[in-house]
Amino acid sequence: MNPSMPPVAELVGVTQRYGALTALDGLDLAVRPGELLALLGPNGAGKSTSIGVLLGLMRPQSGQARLFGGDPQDVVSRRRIGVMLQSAALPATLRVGELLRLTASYYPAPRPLAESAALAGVDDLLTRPYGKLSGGQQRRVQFALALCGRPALLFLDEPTVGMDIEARQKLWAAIRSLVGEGCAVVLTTHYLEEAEALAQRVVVMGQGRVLTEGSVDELRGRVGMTRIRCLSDLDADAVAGWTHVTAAGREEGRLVVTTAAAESVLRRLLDADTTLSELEVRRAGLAEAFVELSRQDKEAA
Ligand SMILES: Nc1ncnc2c1ncn2[C@@H]1O[C@H](COP(=O)(O)OP(=O)(O)OP(=O)(O)O)[C@@H](O)[C@H]1O
Repeated sequence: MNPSMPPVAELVGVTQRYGALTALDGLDLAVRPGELLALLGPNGAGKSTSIGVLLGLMRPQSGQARLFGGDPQDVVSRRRIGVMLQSAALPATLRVGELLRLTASYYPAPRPLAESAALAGVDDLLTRPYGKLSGGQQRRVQFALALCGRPALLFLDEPTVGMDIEARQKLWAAIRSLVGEGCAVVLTTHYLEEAEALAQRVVVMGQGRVLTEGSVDELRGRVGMTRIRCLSDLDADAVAGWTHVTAAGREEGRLVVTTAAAESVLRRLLDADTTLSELEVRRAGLAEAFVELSRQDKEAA
């Protein structure tokens, strides 16, 4: 990734409304060449709408969208992208191999079919009709179709929904290998471990705006959260109400507390339960940071 190079895709001050609802609110977003950018945010934050505008599926009502410096609806730009949206209407009777050949034919320098199939893990599905595949298999085929044109930019809108853990990890490996080839990727996901595993940069959206952005480490650091885990009979709901406690709950019988003031919360925990044991204290992950950032946004709204 080279931050000094012009973005491969860009939204500048884009506002998009559906009737009275503002889905994008003066949004600025830039995707740099070769980077994996994860777009995070709660349902309705505007992630899919952003992708739709970048793809030229809708014209920005105000502001500008650029794909490779040009108009997203320009066919030359579109031949450099691969797309996997949340829903795909593909002909059910076509076989996977036929779908791949057809899609690859739209691109100037596609990958060989066997290479696309291997990357997406669909080698054993090539002769099967698309409509007869399971949901997870169909997602893998959609991924193969997205990468078969050797795109310089790949849009993946919640790509691993409906996949089992093994399929998800294989897809992650394939995404890493594409990024290794220099392909930029825009990924939306609700699986925070997915962003944590893949993203060089994370943009957190809320109500059509960018709430915050940075690397996974920067976001974690920005909210400075600590996760305390221990064996204790204290009531998690009561602990959740303590000062400085962001969240408290139970996981596998353990009390788990997230806080930005670890020392004072730890002191209070140890005072409140003298039998507390098996204490673990660690820096919070992206999930806790994300919860905290969303909470701050709600409070500010
Ligand atoms: N075609 C549409 N017509 C009317 N409202 C829409 C349409 N598409 C999206 N919206 C609304 O715009 C807002 C942003 O939706 P969008 O799908 O971009 O969010 P998202 O962040 O992708 O959400 P999710 O995580 O649920 O996929 C939401 O309030 C949604 O209800």
